[in-house]
Amino acid sequence: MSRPFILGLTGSIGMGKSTVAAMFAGAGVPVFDADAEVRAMQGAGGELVAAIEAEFPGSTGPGGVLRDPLGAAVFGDREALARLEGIVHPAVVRRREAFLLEYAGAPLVVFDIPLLFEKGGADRVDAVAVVSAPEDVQRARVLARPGMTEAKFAHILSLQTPDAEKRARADHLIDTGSSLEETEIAVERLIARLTA
Ligand SMILES: CC(C)(COP(=O)(O)OP(=O)(O)OC[C@H]1O[C@@H](n2cnc3c(N)ncnc32)[C@H](O)[C@@H]1O)[C@@H](O)C(=O)NCCC(=O)NCCS
Ligand SMILES: Nc1ncnc2c1ncn2[C@@H]1O[C@H](COP(=O)(O)OP(=O)(O)OP(=O)(O)O)[C@@H](O)[C@H]1O
Repeated sequence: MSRPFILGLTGSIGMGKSTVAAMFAGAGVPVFDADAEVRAMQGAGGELVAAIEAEFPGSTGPGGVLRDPLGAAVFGDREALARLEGIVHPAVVRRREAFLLEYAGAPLVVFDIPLLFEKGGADRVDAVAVVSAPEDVQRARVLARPGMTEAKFAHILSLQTPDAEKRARADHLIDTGSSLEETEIAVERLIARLTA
């Protein structure tokens, strides 16, 4: 049976990956959103809440995982982050397999995976598109977010494969440094190429 072409979509913090993923979805391409899956599984009644509470006591409440305290506990402690990933990542893989079964007949699907290079997922997709923008644009976007600090930004960057390396390893580059309209046109062109 034929299967969809799997495009992995990734990019560092603030590069515009979520915005670009929404453009693919708007064009009718099924998008697997790894972050959204994680949030759902960590939210109220989510399947990962009990395991996370057991590993990080006090890190959950009635609404599920308390993201800020858990983030504070793991961003800055690689060993703790690895323990959290050990709980979260296998569940994401299961969800992704289910998604592929659901959209088995589509010509193209997108895996929106922030940590595609970091966690070795690049081998499980047919091509990788990297969303990127100049460093100053990235910095301005990220620091404009509520609760973000220079120190937190620097630390998250240190956990992520550098943008230059991502771009070097990309099969396709999607630039978000200029207007949304230009990015949208680039996305449409890429869809046309991949489904031709
Ligand atoms: C610790 C948690 C609860 C903090 O949530 P919070 O809403 O505060 O932050 P958010 O998830 O938006 O992440 C902020 C930034 O850190 C990056 N980031 C998140 N997890 C990781 C990680 N394991 N390694 C490197 N960078 C990471 C994200 O890509 C993003 O750029 C959450 O990040 C989490 O559960 N992370 C571990 C699971 C994971 O690896 N998720 C990534 C998608 S599969
Ligand atoms: N050409 C463009 N393409 C994409 N986003 C743009 C563009 N111009 C401006 N933006 C803005 O930049 C921001 C990018 O945020 P977005 O949440 O998409 O980034 P992200 O890479 O998914 O971040 P994170 O990894 O932190 O979740 C949005 O507010 C978006 O409107």
